[in-house]
Amino acid sequence: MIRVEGISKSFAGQPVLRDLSFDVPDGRITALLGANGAGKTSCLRIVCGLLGAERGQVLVGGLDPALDPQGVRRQLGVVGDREGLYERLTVAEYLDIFARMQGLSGSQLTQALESICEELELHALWQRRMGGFSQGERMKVSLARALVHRPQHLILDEPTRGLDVLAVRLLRRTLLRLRAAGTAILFSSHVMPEVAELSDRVLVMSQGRIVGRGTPEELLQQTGCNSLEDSFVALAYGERPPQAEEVLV
Ligand SMILES: Nc1ncnc2c1ncn2[C@@H]1O[C@H](COP(=O)(O)OP(=O)(O)OP(=O)(O)O)[C@@H](O)[C@H]1O
Repeated sequence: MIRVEGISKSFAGQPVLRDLSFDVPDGRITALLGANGAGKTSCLRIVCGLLGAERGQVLVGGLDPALDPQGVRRQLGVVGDREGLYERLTVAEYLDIFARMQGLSGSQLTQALESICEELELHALWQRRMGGFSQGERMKVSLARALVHRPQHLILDEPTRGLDVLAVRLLRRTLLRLRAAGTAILFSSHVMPEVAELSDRVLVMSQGRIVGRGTPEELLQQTGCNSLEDSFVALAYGERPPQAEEVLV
């Protein structure tokens, strides 16, 4: 489980995250839903230990990334907003390096590479250098890097950005399989249908605050809206949904 307790962060005196608290339970997919600039990436970077918070605490499987970054890295997979692929390496070379950095060696390493290649359908890419890879191919490799050490927690920052239908389907299948295996999954998005379809729980974020939380159905009930998009607008911007008598037919 990931626990975020009262984190705040400013850039150049401008508050970006204001007293955020939430849990990401094991075996559930939690979406961080927010408009551009709401603070999603900053929040995820703090959870991963890439950015420090001014106040509050993060615990990933009981470990604080600020105090035990190595311990957290072992049980966390991250698909970030920047891919960080090395264009001159083949997929096999690249994943081998990351798996070794996570402490895998010998038969464990071989097995981890074989299963990730299988699960993410990487056979055709395995011996290719990554320069010139399409967006979908790059996402597959990023996901493979995040998962090669079988982390208990997975964080994805806008994972479907720029992907075609098949790549989104592969990602969705992978997340559902990981959820069934008990992984705690947190992803950020501003794509409503994707959030409605994939997530067990939604955290609605606006201007650095959590302004709504619950299952997609609970958010509809709380706001009296018919769609997640209307619920999001109601929670984030205080706009009430149109009343029945106002809807033109
Ligand atoms: N390193 C930084 N220095 C200064 N300001 C920053 C920095 N990182 C983020 N910000 C600002 O913090 C605010 C929140 O940015 P963040 O990237 O966390 O939002 P987001 O919800 O992920 O947005 P998007 O959906 O557009 O990616 C923005 O106003 C952004 O300009």
